[in-house]
Amino acid sequence: AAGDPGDPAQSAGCQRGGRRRPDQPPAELWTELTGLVGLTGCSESEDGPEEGAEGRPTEVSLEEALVRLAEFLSVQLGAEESLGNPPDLTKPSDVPPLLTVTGQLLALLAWIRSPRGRQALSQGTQPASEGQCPTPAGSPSQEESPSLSPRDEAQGQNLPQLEEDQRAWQRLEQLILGQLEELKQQLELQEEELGRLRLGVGATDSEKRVQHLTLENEALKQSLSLTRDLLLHWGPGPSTRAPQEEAEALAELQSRLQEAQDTTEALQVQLGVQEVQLQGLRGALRQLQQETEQNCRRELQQMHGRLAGLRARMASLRQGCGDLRGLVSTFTQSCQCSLSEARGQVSWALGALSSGGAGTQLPEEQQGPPTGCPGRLLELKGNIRVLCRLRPGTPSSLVSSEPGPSGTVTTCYRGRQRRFRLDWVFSPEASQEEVFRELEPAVLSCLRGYSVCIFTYGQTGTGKTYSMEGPPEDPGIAPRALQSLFQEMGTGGQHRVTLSMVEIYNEAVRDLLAPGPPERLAVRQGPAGQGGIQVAGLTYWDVPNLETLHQMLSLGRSNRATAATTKNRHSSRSHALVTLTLRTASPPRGPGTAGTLHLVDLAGSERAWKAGAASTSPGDRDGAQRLREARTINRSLLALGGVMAALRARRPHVPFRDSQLTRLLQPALGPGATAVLLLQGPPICAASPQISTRPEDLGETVCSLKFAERVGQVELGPARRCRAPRSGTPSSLSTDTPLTGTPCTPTPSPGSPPSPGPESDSSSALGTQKNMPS
Ligand SMILES: Nc1ncnc2c1ncn2[C@@H]1O[C@H](COP(=O)(O)OP(=O)(O)OP(=O)(O)O)[C@@H](O)[C@H]1O
Repeated sequence: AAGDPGDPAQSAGCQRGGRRRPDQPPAELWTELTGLVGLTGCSESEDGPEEGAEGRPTEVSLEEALVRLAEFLSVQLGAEESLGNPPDLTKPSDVPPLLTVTGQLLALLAWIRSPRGRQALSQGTQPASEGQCPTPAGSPSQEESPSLSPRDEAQGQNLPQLEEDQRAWQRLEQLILGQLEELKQQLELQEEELGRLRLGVGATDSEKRVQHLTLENEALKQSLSLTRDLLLHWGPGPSTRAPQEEAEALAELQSRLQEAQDTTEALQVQLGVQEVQLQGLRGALRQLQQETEQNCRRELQQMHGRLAGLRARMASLRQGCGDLRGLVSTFTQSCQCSLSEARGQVSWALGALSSGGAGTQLPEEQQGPPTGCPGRLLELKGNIRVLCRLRPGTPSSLVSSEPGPSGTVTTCYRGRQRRFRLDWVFSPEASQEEVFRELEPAVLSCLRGYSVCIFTYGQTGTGKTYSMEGPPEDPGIAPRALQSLFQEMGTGGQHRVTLSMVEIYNEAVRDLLAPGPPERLAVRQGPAGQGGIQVAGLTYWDVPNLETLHQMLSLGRSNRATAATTKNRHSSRSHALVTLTLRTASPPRGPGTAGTLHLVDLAGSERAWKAGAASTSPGDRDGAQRLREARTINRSLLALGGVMAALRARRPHVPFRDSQLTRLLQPALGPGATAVLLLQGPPICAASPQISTRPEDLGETVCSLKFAERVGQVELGPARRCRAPRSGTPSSLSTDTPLTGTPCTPTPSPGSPPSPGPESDSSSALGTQKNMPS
C-alpha cells in the first residue's frame, strides 16, 4: 500500500487513510492499516444494510484477520526498529514482502467492498481495475469509474474490459504467489538462523535473538497460512461460494488464527518456563561448584592437619624410641651393676662363711636389697615420676580426670581439649594417707642410700603446702615420711638423721633453722674434685627422735615467709627445702650408706598480676613487695623448667646455675637421683572463692600440666645408692653432689665443727628444746 500509487482503498473512495508517504514512520502503519480496514468496514455497514447485524460477523472476521496481520506487521517493524535495523520503506527492496502482500490484500479487500467488486463477484467475474492491474510497480488506477453499472449493466460490459481485468488479476495472482514464495524463503532463512543460534546456548543476546526469531517465525507462519487462506477464499477467479460458505470459511480461518495464537502463547509460556528452568539449573550448577570447591578445601585442610598430627606423632615416637633405647641401656647397666654387686656379696659371704663359720651374720649393707624393697621398686618405676593431685571441689566440665596409675587429666581451654597422661593421678577425694602411700617406697629407699627428692608444684592456692605439710590433724607428706622413716629405722640407733631447712625468698637463701635470726647465706660451687654445692653457714641438726624432728620442722615452717594474696590468705612466698640425710652405721666391713631425702615445697606458680601483687600505686608497699616476690618466684620456676628441658634433651650443659632454686636442687636432680613431682591442680569450683573459674586460671593449670608432662620425660639415669664415707661426719646431703654446710648440734653456733656421728651421744647432738633457735 505504501508503494502503490493506485491504492484500491483510495480508489474505493476511502480517502481518509490516504497514501502512505515515504517519510511516514513504520509505527504509523498500524494506524493506517486499521484506519483503512475500519473505513472498509464502515462502508460495508453503510453499503450493506440488507445483511443486518447477523451478516456482519463474517465480514468482521475478515477484517479482524487483516487487523491482526496489520498488528503483526506493526510489531515486526517495531521489533526491527528496536533491534537497530529498521527497514527503509522508501526503497522497494527493503519493504518487507509481507507488508507488500498485506497491501495487496487490502487493495483486494477494498476492491471487493467496492460496488464494482461486488458486482463483479455477484456476476462471477474477475475483479478489474480501471485499466490497470494492481501490481507492485503500478497498482490499480486511482480513478475508479464511478459509473459501474449494476447487474444489468454488467451484462452489457464490454469484453475487452473484462479481459483486461482478467489479466490484471492474473498478474496480481502471480505477484502474490511470488511474494508468498519470497516469504517462504525468508521463513526458511530465519529457521536456519534460529537453528544456528540454538547451538550457541548460554549467551544472553543469542537467547534473546532466538526468542525473537521464534516469535517472528511463528508470526510468519501464521501470516503465510492466513495469506494462503485469504488468497484461496478471496483470490481472483470466479467466486462460486455462497456468502454462507464464505462466512464459514472466514470463521474457520479465524479459529485457525486463534489456534495459531494459542499455540504461540503456549510456546511462549513453555519458552519462559524453560528459561526459568535453565536459570535454576545454572544457579544449582554454580552452587554445586562452590560446594565442591569448599568441600575440597576443607578436606585438604583436614588432610594437612592429619599430616601434621602424624608428623608430630612420628617425632614423639622417635623421641620415645630414643628414650626407650636409653632406658634399655640403663636397665642393662643396672642389671650388670646388680649382678657384679651380687657376685661380690656372694664371694664375700662365702669367704665369711669359710673363715667365721655358719653362725656369722652378714652386715646389713652387705646384704643385697631383698626383692621388692623400696629401692628396687623405685628403679623399676623410673627415676622421675610425676603424680597429680586435684583439689577437691565441684566437678567441672573444664577439668576432668581419670585417676589411677597412668591416669589422665583432661582440660578444655579456649575450646581446645588437651589430655595429659601422668604416672599417677589421684582422685580429688584422695586422702593424705593415700597420697603418702604412693610415695612411701621412695621415702624408704633413702634408708638404703638412695637420693630422693619430692617436690610439690602448681599454681598458688592449689594445696602444695597442704599436701607437703598438712594440718596437724591430717598431716601431709613430710610428717608422714619422717614417721615412716623413724618407724623403719626402729630404735637400733644404727642410723643417724641430719636435718637442714632453707627457704629461697626473693633469690636469697635463708636458713630456717639457724639459731639466730635467719640470715642470707651464700651458695657456692664446691671445691674442685668434691663437686656439688656448698651453702656457707647452713646449720645441720642431728635429730634423735621423731618428736624433736616435728618440733624443728614446725619451727622452720613458722620462720617461712608467707603473705596474704588474693588467692591464698597464707600464701607461701618462698620455696622451702627440707633436707634429711640418713646415714647408716658403717658395718665392720664395707661402707655404710648415706641416703638423702629432699622435701621441696615450691612457691605457687602464678602470673604476677594475679596474685594481687599488681598493685603498683606508689604508696602500696605491700603490693610492690608481692609483685617482686611473684617475679622472682616465676623466674626461679622458669629456671627449673629450663633445667628439666635440658635434662630431657640430654644436653651436655644443664643450666643449674640460673637460679638459687636450681642450684640447691642440683644434687636432687643429678645422675642416679630419684625425683617425684607432685603436681597440684585446682578444682574449677564456683563454690571456692579462692580459685575462680576464670579462663586464665585454667590456662595456668594447662601450663603446669605441660610442665609436669615434660618433667615425666626426663631421664636421670638409673637410681644409685650412695656409699657413706668410711670416716668423717655427714658433711654432705648427697655424696655424689654434696650440698655442704656446717652440721652442728644445737649448742654450737653455725659454722662450728660438725657434730659427731651416730655413735656419739644423740641427746647432746640435738641438745634440748630450749636450745633450739626460736
Ligand atoms: N586436698 C585438700 N583438702 C582440703 N583442703 C585443701 C586441700 N588442698 C588445699 N586445701 C586448702 O586450700 C588452701 C590453700 O592451700 P595451700 O596453702 O596448701 O596452697 P598452696 O598451693 O601452698 O598455695 P601457695 O602457693 O600460695 O602457698 C588451704 O586452706 C588448704 O587447707
